[in-house]
Amino acid sequence: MATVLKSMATSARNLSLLGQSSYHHSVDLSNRVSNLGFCFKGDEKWKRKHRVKVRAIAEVDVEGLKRSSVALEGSLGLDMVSEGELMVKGFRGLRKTKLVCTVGPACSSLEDLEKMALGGMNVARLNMCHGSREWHRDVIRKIKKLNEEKGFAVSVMIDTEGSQIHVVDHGAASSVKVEEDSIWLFTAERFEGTRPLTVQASYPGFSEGIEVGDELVIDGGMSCFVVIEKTGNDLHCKCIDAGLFLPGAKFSSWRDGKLVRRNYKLPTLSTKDWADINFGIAEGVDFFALSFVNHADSVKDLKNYLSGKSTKPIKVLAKIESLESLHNLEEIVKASDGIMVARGDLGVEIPLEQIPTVQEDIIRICRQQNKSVIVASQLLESMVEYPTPTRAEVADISEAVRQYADALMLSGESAIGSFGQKALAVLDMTSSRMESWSREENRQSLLNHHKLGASLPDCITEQICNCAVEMANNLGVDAIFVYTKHGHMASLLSRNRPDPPIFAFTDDENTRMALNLQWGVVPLLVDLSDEAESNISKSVDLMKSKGLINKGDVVLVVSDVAPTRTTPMALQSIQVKTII
Ligand SMILES: Nc1ncnc2c1ncn2[C@@H]1O[C@H](COP(=O)(O)OP(=O)(O)OP(=O)(O)O)[C@@H](O)[C@H]1O
Ligand SMILES: CC(=O)C(=O)O
Ligand SMILES: [K+]
Ligand SMILES: [Mg+2]
Repeated sequence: MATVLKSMATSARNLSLLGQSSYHHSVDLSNRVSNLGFCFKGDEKWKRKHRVKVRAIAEVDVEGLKRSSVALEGSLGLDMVSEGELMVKGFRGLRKTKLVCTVGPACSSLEDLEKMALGGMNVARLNMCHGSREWHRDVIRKIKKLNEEKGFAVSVMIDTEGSQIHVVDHGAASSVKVEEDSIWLFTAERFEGTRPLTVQASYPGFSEGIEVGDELVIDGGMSCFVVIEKTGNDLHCKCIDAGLFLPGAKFSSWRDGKLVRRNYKLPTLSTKDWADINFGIAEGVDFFALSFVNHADSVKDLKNYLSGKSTKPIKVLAKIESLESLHNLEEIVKASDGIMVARGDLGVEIPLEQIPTVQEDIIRICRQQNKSVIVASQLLESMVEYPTPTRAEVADISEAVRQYADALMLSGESAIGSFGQKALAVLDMTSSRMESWSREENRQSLLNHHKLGASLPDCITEQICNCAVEMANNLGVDAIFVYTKHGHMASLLSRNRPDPPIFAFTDDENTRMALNLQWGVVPLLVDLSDEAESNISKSVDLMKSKGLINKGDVVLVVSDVAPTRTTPMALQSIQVKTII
C-alpha cells in the first residue's frame, strides 16, 4: 500500500504538468486527496468520508495487500491498484477510462513494468512488428509474475504485424531530409546499407496499380512526391512537398485528390501473424488486436480459429487503420469484441482533418453495439522526447474521454520514450479530470438507446441495465454491484457510462481480465454460489471488512439469477441497499 500511495503522490506531483502549482511535497495524506483535485465541489460528505479512509490506510498491512489473484474462499479478488485508488480517492474519484501501454525496450524490466502497473496500466500491449518472440515471452511472463505475486491484474494484448505492404525504408537509423524537386527511386530491390536518394519497399509488388502522375504521400504528410516514371516495379518520383523520410515510412498513393485503392490480395493475417497468434494462445494472453482489418471476415476467421484452438476465451479487437475498414465499419464492429482507433496508420490513408470526426463516429458505433473502444496513437507523442505534454495533446486526450472511449493507449511514449511513467500519469490525471467535470456538469451525452438484444431475455437484460444506470445516476448511489459470469451485464452497464463505478464480481479469471478494457468497471474475482442473496451479502461483508464501503453508503445491486429447482424462472433484479 505504501507503494500505491507513493505512486499516487507521484501522480499528484505530475499535476504541475498540467499547469497546477498548488501541490506541496509535505502535505499530509488528507490534503493530498483534495489536492488531487478529484473531490466534488460541495460534496462535504464525500470529502469527510475519504479523509477518514485515508487515515486508516497507514495501518494497513502491506504484505496483506499483496495477495494472490487466485479466488480463495472469502478473499476479495480486487487488484491492489484499484483498492489503493478507492481508498485514497473514493468511489467518485476512481478513474473510469482504462489505460493501455505499449511495452518496448524503455519499460520492459520487471521494475519498470511494476511502476507502470502501479501508475494505472490496465492492459499491456505487445506490438509484434518489433522485437523477437523470446523478448515478448519474457515480458508476458514478467507481467503474469507481477499479477500473481504482487496482486496486480494487468491484462496482456498482442497486436499483430499484419501485411505491411506500403512501407519504404532508406536504410539509415534516423530520419533523412527530402528536398523539394529532388528525384528519388522507390525500389523493391534488396540491398544492404544506404544508397543516395533511394528507398527500398518492403513488398515486391508495392507499385502495382500506381501510375505516372500519382502522388505518394509519406507518413500522412511528412513529405510528398509525384511519380514521374515507372520502370518495371520501380518508381522514379520527384519531391513536390519537402520534408522527412523516417525509418520504415508508410506511404499512400493519391490520384485526382482520391486515395488509390490497391488490391494486393494479401491476407490480413500473414503466416507470421498466425505463428504470433499461436504464440499468444500458448502464453495465455487476454486480447488480440488485429492490424489492417479490412473486412469482418478476417475477424470471424480468427474468432473461429480461437474457439477451436484456445481453451480460454481470448477477445479479438479489430484495428481501424485503413480506408477500406471505414467502408465496412459496422460489420467489423459487429464481428469484433472491440475496436482500436489506430490513428497512426489511419492518418496515412485518410486526410488528417477527418480523423477527429471518424474517431467520434467509431466511438458512437462501438457504444451502440456494446463493444470496447480504444483511442490510440500520438496521444502524447511529444513526450517520447520531452517531459511535458503539449496543451494540444492534453486537449486531445480530454476529447477522447469526453467522447467516452473505453480506453486510451500509449505507443512510443511508453515503448521507447524517456518519460513513459510520466506520460501514463498525464493520461491518468487528464482522464480523471475530464470524467469528473463531465459528471459535475452533467454533460453526459445520452446514448441514443440503440436496441441490441433480439430475443426477449436479451431485451430484458439490456433494459434492466439501462434502467439500473438511470436509477443509479438519479439516486446518486455510491456504487453499482453486478454479479456476472461472462461479463455481459457488466458491459451493458458500462455502455451507459454511469456516474458511480461498477464493481463486477465474477468467479471467472478470464472474465476478470477481459473486463479490464471496459469503461468504469472494476472487476473482482470472488467465489460465487447459485444463491444471489448470499453472493450479495458475502461481497458486501468483504468490501466492508476491507473498509472499501462504509455504513451509510448506498449501493445499487444488479443481479441475474439462473433458474434453479426452487426458482424455476430466471430472475433479474435491481435492488438498492443502504449499508448498515
Ligand atoms: N517491442 C519493441 N521493441 C522495440 N521497439 C519497439 C517495440 N514496441 C514498440 N517499439 C517502438 O515504439 C514505436 C511506437 O510503437 P507502436 O506500437 O506505435 O508501433 P508502430 O511501429 O508505430 O506501428 P503500429 O502501431 O502501427 O503497429 C515503434 O515505432 C518502435 O520504434
Ligand atoms: C496503433 C496503430 O497500429 C496505429 O495507430 O497505426
Ligand atoms: K502492429
Ligand atoms: Mg498501425
